[in-house]
Parts: sequence; structure tokens; C-alpha cells
Amino acid sequence: MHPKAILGACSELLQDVLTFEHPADAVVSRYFREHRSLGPRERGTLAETVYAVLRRKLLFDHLAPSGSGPKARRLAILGFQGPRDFLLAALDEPEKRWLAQCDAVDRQALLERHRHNLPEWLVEPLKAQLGAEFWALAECFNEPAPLDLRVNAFTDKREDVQAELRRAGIAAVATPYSPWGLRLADKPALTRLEAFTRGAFEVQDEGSQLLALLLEARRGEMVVDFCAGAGGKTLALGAVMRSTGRLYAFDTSAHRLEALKPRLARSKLSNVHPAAIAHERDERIKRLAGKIDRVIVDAPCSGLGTLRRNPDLKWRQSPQAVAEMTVKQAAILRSAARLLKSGGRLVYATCSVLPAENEDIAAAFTAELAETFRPLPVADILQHVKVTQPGLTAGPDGGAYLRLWPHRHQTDGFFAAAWERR
Ligand SMILES: C[S@@+](CC[C@H](N)C(=O)[O-])C[C@H]1O[C@@H](n2cnc3c(N)ncnc32)[C@H](O)[C@@H]1O
Repeated sequence: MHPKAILGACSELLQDVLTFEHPADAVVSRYFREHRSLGPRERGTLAETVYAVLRRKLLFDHLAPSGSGPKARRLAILGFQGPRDFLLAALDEPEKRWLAQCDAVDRQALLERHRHNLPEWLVEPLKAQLGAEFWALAECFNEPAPLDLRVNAFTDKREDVQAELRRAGIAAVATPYSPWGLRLADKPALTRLEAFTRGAFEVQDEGSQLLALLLEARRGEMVVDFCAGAGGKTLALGAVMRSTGRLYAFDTSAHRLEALKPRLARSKLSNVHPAAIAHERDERIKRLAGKIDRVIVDAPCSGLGTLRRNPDLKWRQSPQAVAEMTVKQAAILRSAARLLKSGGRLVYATCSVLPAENEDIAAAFTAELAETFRPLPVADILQHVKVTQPGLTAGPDGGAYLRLWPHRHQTDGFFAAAWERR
């Protein structure tokens, strides 16, 4: 495609994304479905340009008014992810002069908001937690995330899959914390690989893999993934259980559970039982009360730990939405806890970096149910599963909770707390 056509497509797509009516990934996928002639390179340029604009939206909104032409086009020029010569071939002379002026702006002299590109309501809780380290996180949030894979421990060994990828020309290194993880240097197409179709791996952030590890599910147990979604954690748990016992995958979204089906078929697991529930107090939950060995609640959350992958969330979330979410999180955790038998383990997790969705929910649960649930320090569990690197935990005594940060651990931002039923 000619540079002018590509830039035109970027502006058109951005216009849609920037209404924020739908998640950016859904808008991008729909655009690609409606424009089937776009090749993989063109799709890459379009998607990366849109994401670059979402990441640095405050800076680009600040620079855009000095240019001319439609705003979406100016933003697409500022965020364009392709060779500079290619971009210049799409611009007229005034646009080239304007871009040169924008390039010359001293980034360090900008206002804080134009450097961190985060909404103010989010800056405050992050600075309160991180102090000067806030800037390292802000920079990290504005870069794309690496691509992590989880090797299916039921069917394959990590080093074998790594070697198989190498033979296909794909460089991958073992992840530092998860025993099942491989981190890729690039973003190659994976779905046509034989290793993918036979279920030897799934795409999954290393942090997400650690959450499944914390449950320490065993062979033959009754386990519930309460908010299973498309089954990222479910598949990891089923593999740890060596396809034995019974693993219920619950979710209120039948649509998300539907996306689990093809993944499940690839995985060769036969112990997973997906079931849509109406809400967290569903009859099915009541029938299983007191019968389950382990329950993971991967709660619906703001997703603000995933800003590298979903930068539109910082513009689509709000303090009100987070406040509503916390009520839901507490209710789901309380209901899910009823499933556990004596001695059973409960794990609560989110991909949020806000204490309101994390430590506050965990502390309130501990306080409310102190007679029934004993907090399990995550540091002890990590030791037990031989993830011994320091710095993964936080909270009381430094070891109460899992706390992963993109700039420290190269994972998405994750939180987890664990309890044992007395
Ligand atoms: C963070 S996502 C789960 C991601 C999934 N565990 C994975 O690893 O791929 C949270 C899920 O909670 C589901 N959910 C929302 N409200 C729920 C409820 N009351 N009970 C159970 N699941 C719920 C959402 O549909 C969503 O799929």
C-alpha cells in the first residue's frame, strides 16, 4: 500500500478508537475484518500506530493543535510506527515542517502530564505507592509489552518447546519466575505453528502464570476457577492437575467461556468443566458449598496493570467505575469463599495496580472472616513452589501479597492474596 493510503487508514481507524465507545482491540479487529486486503505488515503498522497514540495521548493532544488538517491525521502522524522515510512520503510540505518542530520539542521541559501520559486520578495512588519510582513505571506503561508463552506442562517440556521454536526461527528465553514461561524477542505469527495447534503452548503473561501457580492445585482435587473468562488460568491449573480431578471454570459471560473451548480442545485436558453462572450467588455455587479444595478468584477489575497492552483503559476507566468494581470484587470473593472445604485454599487476584482493588479488598475479607479464613503469606507459597527470587511480594511483613509491577518484573501489574479455610 502507498504511504498516503496507510496514513489515511491509520487516521480513519484512530477516529473510531478515540470515541472510546468500545475497547481498542475490538475496534482494531473489526477494522481488519472489514478491510481483508490489508497484509500482515500493514496491519502491524496500523495497530501499533493506534496503540502508540493511546499511550502518549496527552503529549500528542498537546502537540496536535500547532498543526493543521483533521486531528486524527495529526495524531496518526505523531504516533506513526514505521520508517521515517515512509511516513515523510505521505506528508505534504507544511506537515513535514510541523513534524520537524514537534520532534524538536525538549521532552524533559514538558509538563509532568505530557511526560507520564496518565490521568491525574491514577497518578496520585501510583505516586503514593512508588514515590520516585513512579517515573520508571510511567515510562514502562508507555512501551509495548513482551510476548510471553506458557508451555503446557501436561504435554510438553519448556526446553523442548523452546528448541522447537528455535527451529522455526523464533528466539525465546525462559522467563525468570514462572517454570512454564517463555519470553519471545519479537511478535511472530504463532497460530500456524505445529506446536500451537497441538496445544504445546498458549500466549500468557508470566504474571498470570504465577497466579495459577499460587493455588498449588494437585492431582485428583476439586478446584474452581471462579472467574475463568477465556480460561487463561484454567488451562494452567488443568495442566498442573495432570488432567485429573475436577476443575470447574465458572464465569458470568457465556461468550468468554465459549472462547475457552478451542483452547481446551488443543490442550488435551479432560478435567475441565466450563459452566456459565448467572451471578456469584448462582444455585450451582450453592450446591458445591464446602466441597472444593481450591478456589481462584481472578476478579473482574479495572485492568490498570495491563496498560502496556491495553493503553485505552487509562482513558476508558474512571474513579467511579473502579469504586463500583470494588463492591463487585468483595461480593464475588465472599461468595467464592463459601465453596471451600476445611483446609482448602483461596486465592484472590487482579491485574490492577490500585490498592482499592487489591490490598483493601484482601484486608477487609481477612478482617470480616478472621474466624474462618487464615491468611497465607504469598512469600511462603512462592518458597514452597521454588520461586525464590526476592522482590515479588509486599504488604504486612513484606510477604503477605504478590505484587508484580511492569517496570520491576517485566510482567503486567498483578496482585494476589491467599487464605486457608480453618
Ligand atoms: C480478569 S477476567 C478473567 C480472566 C481469566 N481468568 C483468564 O485468566 O483468562 C474476570 C472475569 O470475571 C468475569 N465475571 C464478572 N462478574 C462475575 C461474577 N459475578 N462471577 C463470576 N465471574 C464474573 C468476567 O466475565 C471476566 O471474564
